[in-house]
Amino acid sequence: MPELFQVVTIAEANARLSAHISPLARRESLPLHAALDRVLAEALHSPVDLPAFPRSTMDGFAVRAADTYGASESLPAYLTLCGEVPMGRAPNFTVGPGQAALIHTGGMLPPGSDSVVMIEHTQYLDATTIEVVRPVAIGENVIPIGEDVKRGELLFPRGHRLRPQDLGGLAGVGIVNVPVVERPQVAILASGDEVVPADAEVAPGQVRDINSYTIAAMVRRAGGEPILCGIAPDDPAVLERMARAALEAADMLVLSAGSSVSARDHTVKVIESLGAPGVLVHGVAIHPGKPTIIAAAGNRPIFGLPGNPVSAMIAFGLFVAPALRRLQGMPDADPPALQAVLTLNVPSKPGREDFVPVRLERRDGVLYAEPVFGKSNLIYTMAHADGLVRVPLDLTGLYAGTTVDITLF
Ligand SMILES: Nc1nc2c(c(=O)[nH]1)N[C@H]1C(S)=C(S)[C@@H](COP(=O)(O)OP(=O)(O)OC[C@H]3O[C@@H](n4cnc5c(N)ncnc54)[C@H](O)[C@@H]3O)O[C@H]1N2
Ligand code: MOO
Repeated sequence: MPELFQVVTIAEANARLSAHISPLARRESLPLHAALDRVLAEALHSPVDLPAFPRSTMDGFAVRAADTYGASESLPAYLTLCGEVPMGRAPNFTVGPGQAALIHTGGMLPPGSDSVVMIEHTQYLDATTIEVVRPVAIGENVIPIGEDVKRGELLFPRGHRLRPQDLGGLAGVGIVNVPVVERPQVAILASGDEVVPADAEVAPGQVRDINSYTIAAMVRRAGGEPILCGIAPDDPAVLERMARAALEAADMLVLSAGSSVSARDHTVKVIESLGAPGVLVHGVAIHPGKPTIIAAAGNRPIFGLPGNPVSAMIAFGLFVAPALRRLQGMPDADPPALQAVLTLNVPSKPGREDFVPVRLERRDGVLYAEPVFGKSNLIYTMAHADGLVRVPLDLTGLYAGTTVDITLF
């Protein structure tokens, strides 16, 4: 039987493409509130020390630690009150030897003091004198200047994707507008005479367009901006015209279906016609997703994802998502994963990597992964799953009871 695809490994497929991808130069400045999940276009350094002043971490009294050494319940240290630290202002007094100042959590340590005694370890003897019943060390219950981050320190490198804690960290040092990479524009073109828009009535033999929705959503998750270009018929001239127009306005083109080997599969030829270097990969040693096409026209990546919705999603995660990272100047990284115990055997053929959707369930404190088997056309095998288990190239399967890595959706 003729081998219709020259399959390559996942790593080889990504390596062939990466030679043709460079980070996009377009950038924009965004206010913090609009910058979640966006990727920094340049490294950011702190313009200030955080905190900018020494702060108390407790409600209590600012003291000189040496005045409390040896203090105990039976032999307290007696200190004279010299003031109360106002919140949000610098205290206008100094703590001298034998003195203490009332301070609140977050208050600025007055000059002269070097530590804070918790209120629980003191009591008032009279209106101006306190007893301290436990010693404190220098710096105890205090956040010194710059402990969180120092002026000039690298906050985040270029290519870092901003998370909620990062936005808070930037707000903390007064950076309220950030330079980010513009979202890559990703044209999505579905194809197939039988594929109709999701809001259409389906005649016998027709199916609703699932892939435009899953692919657009995955593009968005990966930091791109989807441009939906509709559904092309199985007519090479029309497909080529639509693909050319789609690519013109985009940084990347993702085609759905027509990747296989039947007479109506025109995607490879159409992609070849879009420009050099053309098709770099047709066929990857994976299941599902084997007929995947990876190509480039100039520095714009082009993907021909298999029409089966599960195959398209899995190929997207393996090839399109990493390409979107590189276009945004992000470092390569594995998707988030965790370990779980397989509940059923997962068979596989050696010589290809298999990906099987799994549902996660915790029982008696143990996390189990239950395979959701089904053909690669069945979108609900993905909808009912939480992640994917991978069977490596050289194995004939995984046994129930094995602890495996699950890549999370
Ligand atoms: N003789 C062989 N036939 C097939 C092979 C093979 O190696 N030899 N590979 C199979 C595998 S694996 C896959 S995956 C598919 C890939 O096919 P295509 O990329 O050419 O896609 P189509 O044939 O057009 O569609 C496959 C399937 O998916 C449905 N589809 C297509 N687009 C959409 C959409 N936007 N939304 C929902 N569903 C869609 C389509 O109706 C088909 O049922 O080839 C196998 N065949
Ligand atoms: O490999 Mo296909 O991509 O089974 O669905």
